[in-house]
Amino acid sequence: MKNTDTRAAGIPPLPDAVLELRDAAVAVGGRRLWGGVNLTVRPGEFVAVLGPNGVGKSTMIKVLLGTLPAAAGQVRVLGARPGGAGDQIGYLPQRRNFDGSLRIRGVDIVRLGLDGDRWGVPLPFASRLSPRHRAAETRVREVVELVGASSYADRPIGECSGGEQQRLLIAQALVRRPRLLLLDEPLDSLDLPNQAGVAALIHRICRHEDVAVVMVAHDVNPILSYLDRVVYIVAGGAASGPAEEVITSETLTRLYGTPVEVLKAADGRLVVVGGPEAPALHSDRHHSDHGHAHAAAAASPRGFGS
Ligand SMILES: Nc1ncnc2c1ncn2[C@@H]1O[C@H](COP(=O)(O)OP(=O)(O)OP(=O)(O)O)[C@@H](O)[C@H]1O
Repeated sequence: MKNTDTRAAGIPPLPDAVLELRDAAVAVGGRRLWGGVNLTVRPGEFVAVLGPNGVGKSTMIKVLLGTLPAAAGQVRVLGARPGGAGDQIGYLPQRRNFDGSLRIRGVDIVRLGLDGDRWGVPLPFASRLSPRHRAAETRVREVVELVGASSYADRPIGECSGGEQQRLLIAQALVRRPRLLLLDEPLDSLDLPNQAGVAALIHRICRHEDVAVVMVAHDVNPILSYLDRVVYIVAGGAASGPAEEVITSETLTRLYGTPVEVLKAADGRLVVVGGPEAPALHSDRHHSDHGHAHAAAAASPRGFGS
């Protein structure tokens, strides 16, 4: 297992690290999904978790949230054990579509990120005038503006486009000023211009708000130019480090244990060529262009070149 991250296991904890994984492994239902993951993430860094369907990318998010214990190694999140820093973590789960008839406004969806735990109890009129409530309103408007959603945030969420909904959900995850943002395939189901827009937004949030972002992705290309580091998971193994060191023919061939070629298109996009892994674990949710012998099918069923 290659690990190009220079901050690997065996060195003392970093005081400013948002996230540290040292030789971490995970198992579900007694089956080991991956192991040997070493990763350090600092404030304002943007990290992608890549790999084929079913390999355990979302499961890594569960480990970071503390809902699933690591099977081996060490995991530290914001200096504590996973699950110990809940309020400082923003989480965007895999995409769920809002019903077109849903009348709740986008801005109310964002607001749920602040007080979702108290949702359903209407505030009395006096409370709505309280400084605390006004501060909350200000914060909601601020974060709506940050994600560029001001022009549609007052519309029913069901009437917003996929890209608009995704921006509002990112605002919801940001509204408590988290230090770490965990995003599970936020570009899923978006068209290419929206993928580019949301990727740029996430990068801006990283740098301007000093939030560390860990993002599960299938296609690295929309985010490639923004990434500080990637974790590339395959069945049983993983590599982490800068994208240009990990997404290479040499590293992926070693990880998959079979020849894989990484090509760079004229526009800088990466295409992974090779068919090392049967798509047995692919979920129905994803496109089914795997199973062909063409590029990227194994490394990413939708393809790094998609
Ligand atoms: N609670 C569970 N019990 C048993 N198996 C589970 C559980 N949760 C996930 N799995 C299995 O673990 C594997 C990894 O799932 P995970 O959702 O992390 O993969 P993924 O890489 O995010 O996949 P995708 O790209 O399709 O979203 C899958 O085979 C899944 O069926």
